[in-house]
Amino acid sequence: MIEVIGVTKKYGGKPVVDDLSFTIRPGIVTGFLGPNGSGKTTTMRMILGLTQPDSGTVLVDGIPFAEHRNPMGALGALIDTKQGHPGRSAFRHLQAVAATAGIGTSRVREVLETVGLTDVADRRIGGFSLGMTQRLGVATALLADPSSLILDEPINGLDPDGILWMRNLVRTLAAEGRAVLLSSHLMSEMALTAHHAVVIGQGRLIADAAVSSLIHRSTATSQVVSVRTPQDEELGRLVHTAGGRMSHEPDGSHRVDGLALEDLSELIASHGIRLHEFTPLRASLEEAYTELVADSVTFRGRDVSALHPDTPDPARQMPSMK
Ligand SMILES: Nc1ncnc2c1ncn2[C@@H]1O[C@H](COP(=O)(O)OP(=O)(O)OP(=O)(O)O)[C@@H](O)[C@H]1O
Repeated sequence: MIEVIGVTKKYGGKPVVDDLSFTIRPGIVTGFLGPNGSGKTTTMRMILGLTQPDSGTVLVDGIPFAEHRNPMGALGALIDTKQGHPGRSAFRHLQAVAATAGIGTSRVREVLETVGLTDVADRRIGGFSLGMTQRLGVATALLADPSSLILDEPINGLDPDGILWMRNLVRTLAAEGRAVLLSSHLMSEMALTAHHAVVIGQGRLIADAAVSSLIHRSTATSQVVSVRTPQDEELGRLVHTAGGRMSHEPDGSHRVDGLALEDLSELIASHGIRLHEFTPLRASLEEAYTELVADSVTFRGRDVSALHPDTPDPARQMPSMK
């Protein structure tokens, strides 16, 4: 488990991470989302003790990372793709890192197998593609079988097969009980990979919630429903009178927006409209994310605690979809 507690980091007097708190829990993949320059890498570096916070604390399994007797067993990280001497083979590189932690050669072979680099283990890492380098970085992070993992943009440079592989790997690693923090710009991928999301903007926490709940809240405010009915003209009139809009879609369905889900279903039931389909359209995480970070300057003035877990009715205080 990783606990980030009230952490602030300033550069040139300007906070790039600002009183940030969140917890990475074991057993799930937590996505770390935020626009460029929002402070994700700086936060990850503070978790690893590579950057010192100006205030606040980071605990890895209850103590600062630097105080762990076996730091590689507590936390594995992929944060900088440049690693090792370019003239060394992948095997030799991993063996050198393993030796610093008293880890044997059999584990080196194991992690090479896990990341799919066994066949190229004797090749110079200087000739590796970005995707192979990412796999090597993951292998290095896994050497000591750590209880927590942080991976900064791990799917950068991976082809579609590699992305699928990485998704399955991180979910398996979490299912085995590890706390996994994963940053990525690809929201569609994050929606498939992460169970939970921590969203930051300008170094401050914007949301800390289950991915499904972020998407659901966004849908709840967007109120877009796909319907199919043989009584489309009648429904169109009713929707219009109630203040909503109904548009015809090329596939023969109709899209209704501008009415609350409950109001639309009451309207349909009370007028006996026959339905062949009624599908509230799920917003994607991409949409929910875009909405959340649309103007993180604006968020700085809002009561963002409304978006944190354990708050009674967060949906009410969500910003509305455009
Ligand atoms: N060592 C440093 N000295 C000065 N400013 C820095 C330093 N490291 C980071 N910054 C600044 O802090 C801000 C946050 O950067 P950071 O790399 O943490 O963001 P990020 O969310 O990881 O961005 P990206 O997604 O683009 O990698 C940026 O404005 C960056 O320029």
